Amino acid sequence: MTLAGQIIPGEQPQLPYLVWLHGFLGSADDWQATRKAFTRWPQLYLDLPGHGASENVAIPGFAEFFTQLTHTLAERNITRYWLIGYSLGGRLAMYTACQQPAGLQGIIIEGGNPGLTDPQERLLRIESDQRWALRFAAEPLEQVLDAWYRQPVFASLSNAARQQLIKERAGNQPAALGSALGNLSLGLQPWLGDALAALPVPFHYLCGARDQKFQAIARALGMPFHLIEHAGHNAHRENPAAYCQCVIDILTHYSEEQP
Ligand SMILES: C=C(O[C@H]1C=C[C@H](C(=O)CCC(=O)O)[C@@H](C(=O)O)[C@@H]1O)C(=O)O
Repeated sequence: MTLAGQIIPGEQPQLPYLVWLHGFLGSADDWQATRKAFTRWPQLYLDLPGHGASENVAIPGFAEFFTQLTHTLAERNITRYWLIGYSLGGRLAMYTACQQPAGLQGIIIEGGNPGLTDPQERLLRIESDQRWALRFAAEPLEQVLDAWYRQPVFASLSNAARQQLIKERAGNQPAALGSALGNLSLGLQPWLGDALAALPVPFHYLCGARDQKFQAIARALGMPFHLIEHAGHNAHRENPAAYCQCVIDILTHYSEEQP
């Protein structure tokens, strides 16, 4: 099966495609505030399995996602591309990059977790994600969403921002969310840190200045990262202008190198 998505032709079609991967609970529409900044490039905004127009696409695990993405790009004749992912989308982009697919030009990751190395930590995370998956499947969705966005990683959210997210996320299919969270649990994700360090393509990491957890993860990776000021975990949502400028600077650097 392939993934649903929205194509936006670029002013410079010879440039590589920008393939955007949203986070858990999101959809291709999450990038509305940033789309207009990237009109130079051809773009593909995907709905991840279990989300948006891909809500009925099964997601047994990471390898199956890689197959779905590969088939989706081939179906749309996308042969040169960047992957730009937020959170869950960042994890999937990093996993994909570590398979070293043909045509990948680079990855830009916003608050994605490269994985866990400690077996006990992995087990605890699997159990935690399974509890969340059961809650998404069994409890009133808005109630679970409220609890979800009260987790420490979202501490920068105001009450109004949290309520707006709950409103926007309330259209998701609870069972599909539970499946995606359970089958793509961080505890099931391979540790990607070593493979990421050896990537043959550019790898840039972005982090909200108020996202202490993922700044620590970026530092532990031992790699330079770009801070997005006045933003928490969801940096592209909380400071779209700074996020866009950072990503454009990264892409332009490599575009200028192109013959
Ligand atoms: C709560 C933690 O992990 C979750 C937080 C972020 C990821 C995500 O995609 C959330 C997007 C959003 O709700 O805006 C999610 C994931 O990668 O699947 C994580 O499970 C945490 O403290 O690490």
